[in-house]
Amino acid sequence: MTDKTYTLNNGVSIPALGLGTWQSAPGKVKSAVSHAIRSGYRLIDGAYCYGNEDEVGQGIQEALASGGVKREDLFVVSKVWTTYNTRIEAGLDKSLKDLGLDYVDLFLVHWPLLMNPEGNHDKFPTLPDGSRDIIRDYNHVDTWKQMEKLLGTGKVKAIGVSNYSKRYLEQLLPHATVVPAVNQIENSPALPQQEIVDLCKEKGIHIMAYSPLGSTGGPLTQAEPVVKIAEKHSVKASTVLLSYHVARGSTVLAKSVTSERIDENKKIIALSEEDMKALNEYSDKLTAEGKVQRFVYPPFGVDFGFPDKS
Ligand SMILES: NC(=O)C1=CN([C@@H]2O[C@H](COP(=O)(O)OP(=O)(O)OC[C@H]3O[C@@H](n4cnc5c(N)ncnc54)[C@H](OP(=O)(O)O)[C@@H]3O)[C@@H](O)[C@H]2O)C=CC1
Ligand SMILES: O=C[C@H](O)[C@@H](O)[C@@H](O)[C@H](O)C(=O)O
Repeated sequence: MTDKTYTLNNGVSIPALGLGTWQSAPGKVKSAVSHAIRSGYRLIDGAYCYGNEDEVGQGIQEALASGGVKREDLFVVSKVWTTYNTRIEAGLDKSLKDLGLDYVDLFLVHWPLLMNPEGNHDKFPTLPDGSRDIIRDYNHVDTWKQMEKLLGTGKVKAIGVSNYSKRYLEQLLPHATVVPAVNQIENSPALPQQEIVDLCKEKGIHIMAYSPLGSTGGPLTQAEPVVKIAEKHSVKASTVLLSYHVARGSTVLAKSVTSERIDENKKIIALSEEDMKALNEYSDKLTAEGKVQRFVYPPFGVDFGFPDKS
């Protein structure tokens, strides 16, 4: 099922499934990326912040060298890190250099805030009290205006955002000349984020779902309603969690450095209306009880406008 694609609002085609590379350790990520591409994945999701784009690039080159796949068959994603949000093209150039590529298919604003570009660390500058060094009077719309300029450089095929809540999108869209092609957000039956998904659908912004398995260790594979549906179809719980996004019309990113899991995660099944009803009821119950599970919320100390965190 790795050949399913969607069309973005600028006509560019995006695969339904991608390999994630956050926390994919050096020494492991090259072979994970190479294995994934050789076994049929076409989308690789990376970021400057992950500190492994050089190895991701090596994995891509290894797979291309093995034949059968060309660069234009791939969909490579990178993201500008928050210390570069006033220096977007410089941030992109760093990623391209590490990846060994002359363009990425999609470039995203990783988080809508600015960390001090002149602070005490390239990626994670801190204040004397140890907290993140954030420039608090910066407007994220200015970052988007720089992103828009990239489209004329030939270094990106599409631009988008990540970690944008409904509130932040509503601040951005009135000023956007180019509507973001994508909003990459944490998404799962345990964190449905329906208000963002609905707004993005209305505005033609494609959702890329991250942490579909619950991030590190894949804890959502233990969730009872998910396990039940998996048993019914004689598939793994991970298959149900990944298939949920394709049923919602989203792209889903699954991270693994384990060959067997990379292969297993290619399996996407068509969930029935009844299955989706059960998963939606699970989401609604967690929402009503204030028990939605957000696994990724870095300690920026900024209110991003997500209802479960503000
Ligand atoms: N824009 C953003 O801010 C963010 C983007 N992302 C992107 O989304 C990707 C996916 O999200 P991520 O947070 O990594 O988490 P995932 O939900 O993809 O879970 C990854 C974890 O699940 C394990 N795993 C993988 N496959 C299976 C399986 N079939 N059964 C059981 N366990 C499994 C992995 O282990 P192992 O590797 O050891 O096999 C790893 O520990 C990221 O890698 C990144 O590319 C993620 C977070 C934030
Ligand atoms: O993409 C994955 C996540 O957003 C990750 O980039 C952040 O959580 C980062 O490690 C941080 O600590 O701010």
